[in-house]
Amino acid sequence: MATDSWAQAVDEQEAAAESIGSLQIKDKPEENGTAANATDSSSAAVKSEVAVEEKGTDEYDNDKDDKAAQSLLNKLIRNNLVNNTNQVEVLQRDPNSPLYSVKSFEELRLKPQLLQGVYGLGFNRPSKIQETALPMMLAEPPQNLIAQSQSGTGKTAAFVLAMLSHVDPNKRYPQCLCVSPTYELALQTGKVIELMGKHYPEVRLVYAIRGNKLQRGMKLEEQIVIGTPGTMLDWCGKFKFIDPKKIMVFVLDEADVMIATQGHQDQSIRIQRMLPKNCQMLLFSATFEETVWNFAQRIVPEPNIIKLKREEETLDTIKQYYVLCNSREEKFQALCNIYGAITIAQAMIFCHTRKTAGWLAGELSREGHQVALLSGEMQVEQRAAVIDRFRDGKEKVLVTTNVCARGIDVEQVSVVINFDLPVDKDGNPDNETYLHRIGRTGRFGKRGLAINMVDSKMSMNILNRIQEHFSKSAVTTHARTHTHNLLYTQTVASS
Ligand SMILES: Nc1ncnc2c1ncn2[C@@H]1O[C@H](COP(=O)(O)OP(=O)(O)OP(=O)(O)O)[C@@H](O)[C@H]1O
Repeated sequence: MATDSWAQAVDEQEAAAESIGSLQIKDKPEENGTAANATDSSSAAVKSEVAVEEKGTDEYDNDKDDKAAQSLLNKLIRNNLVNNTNQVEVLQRDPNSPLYSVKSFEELRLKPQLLQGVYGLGFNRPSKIQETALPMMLAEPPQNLIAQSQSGTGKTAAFVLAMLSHVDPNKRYPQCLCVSPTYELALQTGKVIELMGKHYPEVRLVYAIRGNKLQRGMKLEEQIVIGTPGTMLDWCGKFKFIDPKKIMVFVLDEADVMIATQGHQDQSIRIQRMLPKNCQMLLFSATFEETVWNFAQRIVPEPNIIKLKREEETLDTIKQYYVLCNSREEKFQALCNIYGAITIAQAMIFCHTRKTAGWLAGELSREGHQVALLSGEMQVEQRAAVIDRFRDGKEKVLVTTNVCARGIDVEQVSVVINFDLPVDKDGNPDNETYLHRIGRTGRFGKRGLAINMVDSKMSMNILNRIQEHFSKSAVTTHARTHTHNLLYTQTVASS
């Protein structure tokens, strides 16, 4: 986009922009359906997670490291499969055995009650990962599996279906264990088991989570146990509520989140050691970093491996500009000048600290703009409600910190504004976060626009270094930018 046409678009939009009367900052969103659905116990737990967050940080949002919260947010707001065009890569333990993949749930010869459950959830056909993973998981003899694909591609539904298919409802003892990294994630997965098994009431589920106290000496009769590693280990070892030797399927969900918590790895490995040799081991993860891989290999002997590669994030379709200003106030003024243009579609504005995000949202709203605010001091459910409203187009502009930079899919965003450029704790450019922020726009080949606000020599320097990084790394990472017209200067503040 040439400077002139962009500036013209700004002018036109400014002129056309209606003055918006109802101004709200959504720091205390009303509970919508999603949030209201959460159980009391889960909201209590969410609160405790927030308390930990507050201890760790005052101003800065460290949430990009909080994988469990991110994963939970995604689960709370997502009601669809993530659109995916990628190929499934399969590494088979026995390369000579034929590789099955199914295009329908009927082909899996599921029990009628389960098929009813699957269709009841609105699943018409298996997702990409399910096409390959389900036949492997349901094969006889059972095969071990490590599966990796991005969040929202149907992993949970796949292993839930496998567990429900494998249990013998006539046997009244635990046969499947599923370990989740946190209390809240265990509840979410449990909900999927309950929904999918709705027409199969003979199969019962119990939650091995803190607060669920059982009488000493009792033996569980439920066939499926879902829980967190610590409680699960206690129930198998110390309290013997579960006889681990009778377990046929062991699922480790969200392995990448799991290993982010110290101690969870050890607990999981200790549970795994109590299980019979022929127990089927299934491990799922959204990423496949080295640490996850090392963990996976310790837990899952002789695995089949399925990977669904994420589309390489590229900045090819995104126009990037910068706006020169002298102060924060000038940046704000510049933002107001272009506000009409950015609200043609939906925009996300990134700030470095919660304080700036709060200030900016307040100022924008005082100027008559309707914006939503999302930052890390909010409870997970509140954040989910804000994102939900934004995704539904109820708000056009979302002011946020890094809490939103990763992991959360809001497809329709076409403008990203870096009110503050992303830097790490030492003040160096955070290239990865830049890529993730900008990557929100221009998805699926759609054109996007990114505007970087520069207010000092220091921030200009940061921007130059980011530009340098992406120009250089283009050769090796394919995270390319338009080097020829990257970062066009447009001084809007003084106009
Ligand atoms: N075959 C299917 N057809 C339609 N929708 C599906 C199908 N499988 C799963 N879904 C839905 O897609 C969404 C994502 O699925 P699921 O939670 O299983 O993904 P996931 O890969 O486990 O994600 P995460 O890594 O966040 O746990 C859910 O809302 C789920 O109900």
